[in-house]
Amino acid sequence: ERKCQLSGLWRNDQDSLMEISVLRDNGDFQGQYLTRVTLSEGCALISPLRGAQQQLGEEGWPTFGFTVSWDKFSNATTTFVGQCFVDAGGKETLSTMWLLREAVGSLEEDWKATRVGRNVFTRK
Ligand SMILES: CN1C(=O)N(C)[C@H]2CS[C@@H](CCCCC(=O)O)[C@H]21
Repeated sequence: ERKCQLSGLWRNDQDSLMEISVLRDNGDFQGQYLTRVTLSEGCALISPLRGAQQQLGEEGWPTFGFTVSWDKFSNATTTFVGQCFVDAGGKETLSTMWLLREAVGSLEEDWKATRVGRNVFTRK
């Protein structure tokens, strides 16, 4: 089957689960993100995600981006950008960086509102 098509279930090193359920011909996708850790030590919850994946030929390892709206339990948003890789054994890896923006109460606090990190997903 085509490697690096994002549809399916992925897990990362924070033990989050990402399910990409809809992948359209133009590379648009939608899914859900289950996080087990949160900024406020809240409980695990599922939030919607939507993004776009480059649609390359057979050989390409596509780049992608997606946004998670943590709208169930916090006024925060995370965007991920990354690329899918396949190793010699056929194992797929999503190597990403993310920006997490949490809401702050005033413009004076804006400087401390965005976190950045690296994150790797593999198939669950
Ligand atoms: C679980 N996580 C995860 O799988 N990440 C790659 C990082 C970047 S998004 C963050 C969770 C933010 C939850 C929203 C909130 O606490 O307001 C953390």
